[in-house]
Amino acid sequence: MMPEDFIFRQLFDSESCTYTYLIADGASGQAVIIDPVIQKVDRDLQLVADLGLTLIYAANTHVHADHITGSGKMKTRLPGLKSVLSEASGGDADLFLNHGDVLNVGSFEIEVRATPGHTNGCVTYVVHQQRLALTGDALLVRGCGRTDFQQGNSARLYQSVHEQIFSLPDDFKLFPAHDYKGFTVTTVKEEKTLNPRLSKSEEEFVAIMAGLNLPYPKMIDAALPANLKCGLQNLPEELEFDE
Ligand SMILES: N[C@@H](CCC(=O)N[C@@H](CSS)C(=O)NCC(=O)O)C(=O)O
Repeated sequence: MMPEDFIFRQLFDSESCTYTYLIADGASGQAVIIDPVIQKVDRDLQLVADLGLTLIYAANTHVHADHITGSGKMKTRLPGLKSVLSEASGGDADLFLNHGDVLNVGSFEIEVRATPGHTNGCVTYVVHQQRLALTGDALLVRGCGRTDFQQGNSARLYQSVHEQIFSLPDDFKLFPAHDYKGFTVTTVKEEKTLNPRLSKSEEEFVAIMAGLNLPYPKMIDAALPANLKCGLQNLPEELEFDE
């Protein structure tokens, strides 16, 4: 694949501070959307249409607790679109992923790396050909996902990040699923050295995470049941849509 065939867009939902990624092979037109947000489906599908792409997968990095996925709503708009989630997530999907699996999108490959700890089912998507990875909530720029619910486990998160993300080459770009400070991207080298949590020892990391005391996400009670059903069922009334 020629570099100019690679299409990459980082999209933002300012309500939940979520990044959605559109990745496509311009030559074949095949595309995948990662971590779509239900309120942004119109925007995202308009972009897909504007770029003349065919969306084949709507994938999530994990079952989110702070927003409802757009995967289900997209599926009702695009027959043939497959929802994708890790098997360990325990949620519904058309295609289940496990560590080491590869998603083919046109002529490029997305490697699936299990990075549990924020949740049991978290995965990181690695595009070696483009020297980048989408880290979901496992690794945020200068931060990481919280570990105080959804089977969160700080030691497991530390090991996931060190073994599966920090083992990538230093120059690989890392794109998170959220940002609360205005960052968009980082690199393996930056986070290995500058991440205030993950650059520490495992013991120090576990202590830092135990002391975070973050308030629960405001959408958690609505988001979890809906996301376990791919954003197709258990929706709050204001987000229901025609199938
Ligand atoms: N205030 C937000 C939720 C913020 C939050 O808890 N974010 C999560 C990822 S979404 S479950 C997280 O892991 N944050 C880590 C951190 O250090 O902030 C809301 O109400 O939606």
